[in-house]
Amino acid sequence: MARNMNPNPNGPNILITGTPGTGKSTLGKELAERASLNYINVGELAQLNNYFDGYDEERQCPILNDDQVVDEMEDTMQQGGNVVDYHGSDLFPERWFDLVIVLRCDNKNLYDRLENRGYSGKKLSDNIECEIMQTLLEEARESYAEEVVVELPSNTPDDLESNLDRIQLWMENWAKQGS
Ligand SMILES: Nc1ncnc2c1ncn2[C@@H]1O[C@H](COP(=O)(O)OP(=O)(O)O)[C@@H](O)[C@H]1O
Repeated sequence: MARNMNPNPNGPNILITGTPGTGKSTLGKELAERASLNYINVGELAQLNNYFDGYDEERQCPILNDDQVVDEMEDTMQQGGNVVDYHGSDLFPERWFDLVIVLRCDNKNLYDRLENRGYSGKKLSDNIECEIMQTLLEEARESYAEEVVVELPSNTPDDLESNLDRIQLWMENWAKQGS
């Protein structure tokens, strides 16, 4: 069933989520360029505006102030045509997104990518465990309607290309809704 009978003329809002290192920024930036969408990296937006409430020593990362982030993004999201990149999905209003992509990556690939990024010890093993336990997939499934959430592999450059093709095909179909 069509979720949105009047597609936004500026395009859909697409969330790209997944464990850090799965390839969200790589896919998100490329998709935004090819499909002429606006790319929003939520981590960078929070850093730029200092939308944090202290530091989580255990996870070794700053604690995001969800309300400040959501308030900042609201107007832009209402315009449509955004690709949002974040390793979480339950902080956003469900109504924002027409499609939620959850990227998945094999352990070995993810381990190498995160090690290259300088992760080690607990931070590295926590992220690998997050992927094994499919934490971000579960979070997306709990936060959005079943038909909106799509899990895609992100291990190779071929995966990247086929993901881009699939999403662009989905966009063409989405644009025909209500016509
Ligand atoms: N489909 C893919 N195939 C091979 N390498 C990839 C793929 N997607 C991303 N990468 C690589 O994995 C690393 C992490 O990607 P990145 O987009 O920064 O992940 P995230 O935004 O999820 O943290 C980068 O070095 C990137 O080049």
